[in-house]
Amino acid sequence: MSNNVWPPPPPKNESESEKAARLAAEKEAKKISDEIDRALEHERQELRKHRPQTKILLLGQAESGKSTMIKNFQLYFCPSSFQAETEAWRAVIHLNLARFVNYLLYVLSNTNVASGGKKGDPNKDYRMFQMRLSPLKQVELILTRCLSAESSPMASPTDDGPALRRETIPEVSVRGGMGWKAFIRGRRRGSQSRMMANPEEVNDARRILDACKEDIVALWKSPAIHALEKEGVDLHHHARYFVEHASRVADLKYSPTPDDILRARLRTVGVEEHRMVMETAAEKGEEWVLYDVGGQRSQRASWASYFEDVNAMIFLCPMSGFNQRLAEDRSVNRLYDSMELWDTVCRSRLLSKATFILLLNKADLLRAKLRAGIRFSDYVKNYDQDQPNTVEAVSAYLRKEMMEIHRVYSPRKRQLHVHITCAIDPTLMAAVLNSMRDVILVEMLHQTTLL
Ligand SMILES: Nc1nc2c(ncn2[C@@H]2O[C@H](COP(=O)(O)OP(=O)(O)OP(=O)(O)O)[C@@H](O)[C@H]2O)c(=O)[nH]1
Ligand SMILES: [Mg+2]
Repeated sequence: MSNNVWPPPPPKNESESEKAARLAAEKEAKKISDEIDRALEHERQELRKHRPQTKILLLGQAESGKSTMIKNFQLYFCPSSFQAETEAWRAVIHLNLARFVNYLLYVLSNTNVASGGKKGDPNKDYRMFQMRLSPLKQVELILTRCLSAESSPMASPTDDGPALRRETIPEVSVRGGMGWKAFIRGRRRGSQSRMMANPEEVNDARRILDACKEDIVALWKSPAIHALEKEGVDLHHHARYFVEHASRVADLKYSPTPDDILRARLRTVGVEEHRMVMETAAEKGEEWVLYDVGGQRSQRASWASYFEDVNAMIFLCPMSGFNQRLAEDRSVNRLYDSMELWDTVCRSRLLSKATFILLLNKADLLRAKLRAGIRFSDYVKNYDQDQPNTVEAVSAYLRKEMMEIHRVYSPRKRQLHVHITCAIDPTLMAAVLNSMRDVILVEMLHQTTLL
């Protein structure tokens, strides 16, 4: 038998008085052990109180995956608060879905595809989709108004609604501040805001979607959609995933999975402060503050005021952007924009003491593009034609380039930690998050010791 078992087994032939003495000794030992545990816990709490709050800033161009990283962080370190927000994300997902379908209908009505070449004479199936899916415009209006309740001009319920006249797939955005989550959960009822929608309307939107789900599936499978793609209309959009899963997502009983939530797109406007109380890891109970910024060019001027005092800066560079242009300036390549931004961030004196973490993100989309035969070297002139057109080679190239920029332009010597990521894959992200957490804590410890 092991000697490590506590309490040890009673000796053989123990008398009653020996037993009583042994039990008393064990009781006393347990009391002392509990006291030591309590003292250690008290010491830990005191240390926590005096440790500076952990502040992390996420930077990168629009659609680089910053908000998705915040969701990953919450899912991994604060799972119950992630779970509590499921309902709010359902509304975002439903809006992503309704907008994308409305966009498909708009594109179909403006091309010859649906009518087999005869413009103005849509075929019967297409007319049926237009008619049967027309309630989705109402869904879009309700959910837009609801999610943008606080401030966005997008919320205004115009006659035509935002779905009707559009040349590109529309974005859903919410101004900084997390009020929309509370609103969707119904906590803000009774507020005076005139934009606030009746929560019953959100249920109406769900019922409409449920009634439309079979038609959405049929539309997506219809020859007209295939024809659109053949004609070169780019339907690769984040919301595509929700249309592909429409029978599940539009169902009245639908509850989003973590994978769905990571795919939901809500453009950040301004700066959002996320206060996360750690539920796992040794920092349980500690509050970490994460700042998520809007990545569009017009938003970047407001970033600098958040640079001071951050412990870590996480920069996201979406590698798949090498053959794309910025939505806000079609003359600029997305990868070049990311590199320029990285250069600026590296040079910043205010961030000179922060831990730098670089995430080369969207590795899955990069892989899909390279496998489809799109050549990285056709878009990036410094990438030699003879180099392999693979994720491994391309990411190694980007890593080297960005590490060099960091080395040359940092105001003072600083460590840089680089990861190749796919932010919609929570299993892969778990290892990255753990490593990021370790690095941030170690660097914080260094700084506290040096001070
Ligand atoms: N396939 C794929 N999609 C991703 C990845 N990372 C993020 N996305 C998706 O890309 C979209 C944009 O991501 P966001 O996190 O909203 O981007 P952002 O950087 O916060 O963008 P802004 O708020 O506009 O600055 C979302 O729909 C994500 O689900 C990835 O690694 N792979
Ligand atoms: Mg964002």
